[in-house]
Amino acid sequence: MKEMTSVQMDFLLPDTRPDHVQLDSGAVLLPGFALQDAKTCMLAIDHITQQAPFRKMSTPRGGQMSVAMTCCGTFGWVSSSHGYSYTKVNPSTGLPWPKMPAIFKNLARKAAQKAGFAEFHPNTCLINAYSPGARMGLHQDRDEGCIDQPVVSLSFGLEAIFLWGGLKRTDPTRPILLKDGDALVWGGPDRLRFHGVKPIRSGSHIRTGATRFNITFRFVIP
Ligand SMILES: O=C(O)CCC(=O)C(=O)O
Ligand SMILES: [Fe+2]
Repeated sequence: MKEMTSVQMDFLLPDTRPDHVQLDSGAVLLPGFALQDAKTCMLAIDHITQQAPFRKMSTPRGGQMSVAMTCCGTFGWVSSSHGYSYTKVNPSTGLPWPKMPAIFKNLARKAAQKAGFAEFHPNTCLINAYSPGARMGLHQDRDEGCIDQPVVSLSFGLEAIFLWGGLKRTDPTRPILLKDGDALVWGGPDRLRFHGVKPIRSGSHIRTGATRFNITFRFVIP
């Protein structure tokens, strides 16, 4: 039987969400924040992946991630059977990570500013590509060596249910719908909250097809 895939046509509808949603004292959702720059960001991803192709990395527990990843910026985040780390060189190519494009840096800094974080100097950017079914388990972003600066995340293409948890793994989670062009910023008292992404539902997006892209910016201690 032919599989049913929904075509996400909600770009035809007006987005009635407010443009600033405070989730917690240090966590803000900015619906549609990067929508106008979506096309430029997709071109930037194409350019980066020509130098640093997407790949599904191994996990320390012996599995394989369902999300395909690559990085740009001074540092890139790497997972392997040895653990998680930030590196200056991409182990898959032996080359430094591609430069962070100006459009990424500008969007990240503007989103942080809008969320109340005046000082944000990202030196690493993780690019996640989710196909339908791909997910990310609950985790904290804590490999950066400092938590003074926030995390800024931009979402494009297929929508996701993001799970926003607490400071303990067992704390309850809140589902947050992340759509094309949305920005999510968390820092300060919320910097170490657990979060994850539910399996992406199948669908086709006008700009990205059957893919959700997420671009996440952080500052890593050199
Ligand atoms: O894809 C997302 O929205 C979240 C990604 C994430 O949590 C991460 O890369 O650490
Ligand atoms: Fe994360």
